[in-house]
Amino acid sequence: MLVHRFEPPRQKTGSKSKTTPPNITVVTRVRPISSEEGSWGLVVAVCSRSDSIGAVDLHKLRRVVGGVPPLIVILLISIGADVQTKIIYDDVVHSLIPWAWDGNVGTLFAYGQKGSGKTFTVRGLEHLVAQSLFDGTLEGERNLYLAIFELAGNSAYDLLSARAPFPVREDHLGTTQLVGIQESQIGSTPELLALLNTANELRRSAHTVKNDGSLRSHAVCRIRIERPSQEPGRDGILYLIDLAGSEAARDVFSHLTERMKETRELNMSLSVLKDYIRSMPGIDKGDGTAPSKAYIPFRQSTLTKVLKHLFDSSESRQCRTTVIACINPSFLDTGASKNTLRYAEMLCQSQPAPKWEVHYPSAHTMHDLSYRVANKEKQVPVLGLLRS
Ligand SMILES: Nc1ncnc2c1ncn2[C@@H]1O[C@H](COP(=O)(O)OP(=O)(O)OP(=O)(O)O)[C@@H](O)[C@H]1O
Repeated sequence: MLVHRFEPPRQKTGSKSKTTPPNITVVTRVRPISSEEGSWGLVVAVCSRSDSIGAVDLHKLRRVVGGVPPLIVILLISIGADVQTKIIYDDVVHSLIPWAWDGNVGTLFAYGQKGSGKTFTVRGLEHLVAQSLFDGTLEGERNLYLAIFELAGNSAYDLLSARAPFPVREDHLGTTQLVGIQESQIGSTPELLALLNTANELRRSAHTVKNDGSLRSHAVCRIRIERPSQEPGRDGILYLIDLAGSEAARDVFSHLTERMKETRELNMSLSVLKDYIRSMPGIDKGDGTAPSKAYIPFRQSTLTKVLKHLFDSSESRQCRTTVIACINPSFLDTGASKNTLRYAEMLCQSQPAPKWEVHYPSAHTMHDLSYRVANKEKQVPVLGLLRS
């Protein structure tokens, strides 16, 4: 009812017209709460509406002066929860494969707070990509090469070469080069999956020593698709990226200097990526005006150096990007979930109207509606929450 009553704000007069939208598709995915989390008393605070395309309720606890029970602030946003990885793949990832096969750059990245399901999603998608690449439906002769690496802070490690560190540099043409990285030629789905498994095991074992088991590095799987009939340098590239979870310093389990430095570098790389995306043509700053051409220090972070092609107007190959914003539905994570949705909101201002239920719809719905509901001071007691 609230969705239907809501009128999106009018475009501000005098706002600059947008330039060509970038080729970005954004979807959000709310993971289910696990039975273990349920047994700890963590209740679901973010859930999608089965009767509404792309709408989700985000319940936020607020303490009110005077002993009034906590409020639920309801935000209406996008999303479909419990969507199977295969459905996400068919709708927004599969198209990247013929795109890269034809000599373009396809990039998928999963973004979200720690524990929101990024690795789960990317691993599932990697399996489906591995099957599609060798199912015989793609035409033409191609040679496929796989590189898997990890970006932790400002260091890069080759996961196909026993986690050997390697430098990320720019050549004289401004192209990012992964110096000395190992590329393995792949000829079948099992071969590709075996290499992915080895790399993921290596990544996980390198991080288990670091207390809470969260992966604090960005994992990049790069599949280079060489077309023997074409001149060198015209290869298609497919990137599958599992970004590290964003985290606030107060949430960091250990406050050792090394650990805090790691968190700072991680947040910095995510923030530079965000600034970078914001500066792209077609991305709205949120007030209806086109972005100013601000200088973005992409060299400050290895992540943005590696992803430079996405934002570089001199890049001759066309780029298409799919972003999956992952959400942990627990009520303890609503603040982080809201940030993730805002990030998705910023990105999807450039995409056409939602096509299906996991797409993120109107950019303004979340803020305005939450504001209205909050202003009405609608109080909805949450049974059971205080006990937990
Ligand atoms: N769609 C899903 N369905 C079922 N379980 C899921 C789903 N998404 C995530 N999970 C489970 O939730 C937990 C956290 O997921 P995952 O490790 O992928 O999160 P993450 O965002 O990569 O975390 P981090 O950034 O801390 O490494 C895992 O136990 C995973 O199996």
